[in-house]
Amino acid sequence: MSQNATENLLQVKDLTKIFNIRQGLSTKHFTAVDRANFSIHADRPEILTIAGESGSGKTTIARMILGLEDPSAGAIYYKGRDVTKINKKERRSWFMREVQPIFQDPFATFSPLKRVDSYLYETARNYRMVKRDRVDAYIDEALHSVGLSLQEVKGRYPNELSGGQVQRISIARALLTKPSLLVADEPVSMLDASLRMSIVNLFMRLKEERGVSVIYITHDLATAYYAADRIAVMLRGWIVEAGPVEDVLARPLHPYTKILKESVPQADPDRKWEETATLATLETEEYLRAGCKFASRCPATMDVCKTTVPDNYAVAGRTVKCFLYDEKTVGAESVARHVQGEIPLMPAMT
Ligand SMILES: Nc1ncnc2c1ncn2[C@@H]1O[C@H](COP(=O)(O)OP(=O)(O)OP(=O)(O)O)[C@@H](O)[C@H]1O
Repeated sequence: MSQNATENLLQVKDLTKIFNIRQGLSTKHFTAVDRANFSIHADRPEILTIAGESGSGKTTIARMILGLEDPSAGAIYYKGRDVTKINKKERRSWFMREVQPIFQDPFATFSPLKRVDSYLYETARNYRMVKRDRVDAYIDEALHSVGLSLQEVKGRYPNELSGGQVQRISIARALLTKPSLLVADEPVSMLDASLRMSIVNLFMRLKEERGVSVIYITHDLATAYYAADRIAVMLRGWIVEAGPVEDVLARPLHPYTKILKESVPQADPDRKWEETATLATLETEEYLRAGCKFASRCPATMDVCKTTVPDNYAVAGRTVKCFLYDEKTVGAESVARHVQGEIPLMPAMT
């Protein structure tokens, strides 16, 4: 999923986060994100989904991109510059304009005691986006692009608006700085199913009409399939499968992606993966496991998986971190048959 740094809007290179967790007198090192690699091309705005069950490292990646968490290793290039190394002033005056966050809980973004429009005026003023006499029109334009208007919003407090409206206002506020990238961490998970599509449709429109790329972190595979161009599936800090969303979700190759897909009933997009019996709750144990982190849950485990970490193998237009796609381990014929789906990984599911 990576290209040359100068061609990229964003390139995440071997990005790693190790948390040190004190336990009594000793300290455990816990790798929440392990050498993540992906990029977004500068000339092709896109929606890139990062998916995976709870605790797989999605939020930690988002926080590192936004500068809210320092990486332990690796680099984040934005427009060719490693933004893990820029100073605070540049971060505020340049990077924070260009890359805007959208958070999960729209009501946590705004104080219940402040009128929501005051946030919009504050952002427009702080970033000096337009002259004073143009501010109202500028804010109104941003609100129009999310299906609202200043007239509807002015003077209102968050509790006078619906969750969907408040999330739209937080997106309008992000648009005020004219960003090229939105990092949206579970932006629809607190909204009613009926409102989710309106937010993902909005992301698609922003991509088409304004050329804004979106990193869309979600549990909701249905909206990811509908809206995203590419997907990176995470498991315990690893990206285990990454590629075009219609390839990866229509015909997943990694056993973990298969289980994720099968565990979300099509008719009920509200149901989350972690509610299914097939997914482990032994989060920390899996993080610290030698070999493949999915080995204990995988229906296709081989001996090598228990001792050795698989590489990322390029097959069928994507990368898959699984020995089933390593010719040296299983042979070229077996790889080809797995890619073709001739060898069912999980007979009951295929
Ligand atoms: N500050 C921290 N200190 C220690 N461990 C942390 C810290 N932040 C996150 N973690 C751990 O890192 C792992 C990845 O967490 P993260 O929030 O990135 O996952 P996630 O995929 O976003 O999960 P969710 O979907 O539930 O938000 C988890 O095991 C979490 O407990």
